[in-house]
Amino acid sequence: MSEPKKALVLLNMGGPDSLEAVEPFLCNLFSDRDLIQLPLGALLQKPFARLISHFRAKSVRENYRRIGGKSPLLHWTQRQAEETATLLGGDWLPFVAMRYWAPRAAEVVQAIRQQGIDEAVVVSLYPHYTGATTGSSIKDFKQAVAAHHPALRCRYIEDWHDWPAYLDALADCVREGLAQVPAAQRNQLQLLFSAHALPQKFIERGDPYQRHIEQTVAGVMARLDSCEHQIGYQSRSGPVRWMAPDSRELIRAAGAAGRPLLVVPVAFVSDHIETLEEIDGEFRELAEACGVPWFGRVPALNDRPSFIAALAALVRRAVSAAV
Ligand SMILES: C=CC1=C(C)c2cc3[nH]c(cc4nc(cc5[nH]c(cc1n2)c(C)c5CCC(=O)O)C(CCC(=O)O)=C4C)c(C)c3C=C
Ligand SMILES: [Fe+2]
Ligand SMILES: [Fe+2]
Repeated sequence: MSEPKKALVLLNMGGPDSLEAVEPFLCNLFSDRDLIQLPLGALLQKPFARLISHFRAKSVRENYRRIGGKSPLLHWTQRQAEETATLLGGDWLPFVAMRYWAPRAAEVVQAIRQQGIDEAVVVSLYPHYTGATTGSSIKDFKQAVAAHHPALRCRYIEDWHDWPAYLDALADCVREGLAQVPAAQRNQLQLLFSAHALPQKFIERGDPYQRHIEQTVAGVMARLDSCEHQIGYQSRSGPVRWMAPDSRELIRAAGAAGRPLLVVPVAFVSDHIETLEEIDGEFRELAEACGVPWFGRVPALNDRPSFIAALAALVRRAVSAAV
């Protein structure tokens, strides 16, 4: 007799699937008080979110226009889900639930119920824990389960920043990037691990995000031949104190020192606007303008086989730990 079907659910942020979707996507994002607490309290969060997204949409649309008019996040997350489910075997069905754009958790949980599935492993695709990303996504998914399929038994995987197979896959990406560095630049090279910034108050309240990033970087560096490296934080987006150092400051410093730079996106497991537009576009332009002699970026994990194997092993471990 075959095993009952199980759902593999990957959680991610989501991104606009057209230029028209940018403003409503931003509005969903700014409405989330786990990500950002707009002034004037919970009651006015939504109207304030509408206002901010309206004004921010113009510049954000330009960024998405430069990477082809939409976010590639759904494409990569779906591939990750499908390929991981294939590795896990025939009784697993892949699902993707996004926090701020389609497919949203409510419709995904309803689809799981309609397939007659009552067991799921739910993986946050943010390896480094903060309430702003993983915390918010899991809360959203749990609410959808309570509303639409309360009998669904879920196991949640919410922190895997030091999972050895993930570190192996990320080290593979860095090796691939290192192979692109011209020989003449190699001994002066600096690796810049660039993670998404958080407002400093998330760290002060105890979110382990920064410690997780530092542990991931240490794990990757332990797998590589020695090379000078730094950690910077990118994508600040509002008038609060953000984690430091800012990746842009480190690029300027590399320019001043005449050092070539290879950027490693960390905290993102797929290409999205911050790899394709911010690093490949804005950071490269900044590096050229401030005299960095060579600038490159390491590929994102996307559907790299070693990363898919790492995800599958993570799910298997969760299932066997629960038996
Ligand atoms: C580890 C990943 C991420 C963290 C941490 C994170 C925190 C964070 N983000 C904002 C504000 C914005 N994020 C936006 C887009 C966006 N952010 C992430 C990842 C993390 N965010 C992703 C994957 C995406 C989607 C990218 C895509 O390709 O579509 C945006 C919208 C884009 C923009 O305006 O530049 C905003 C705004 C805050 C405030 C925050 C920490 C509290
Ligand atoms: Fe973000
Ligand atoms: Fe961002």
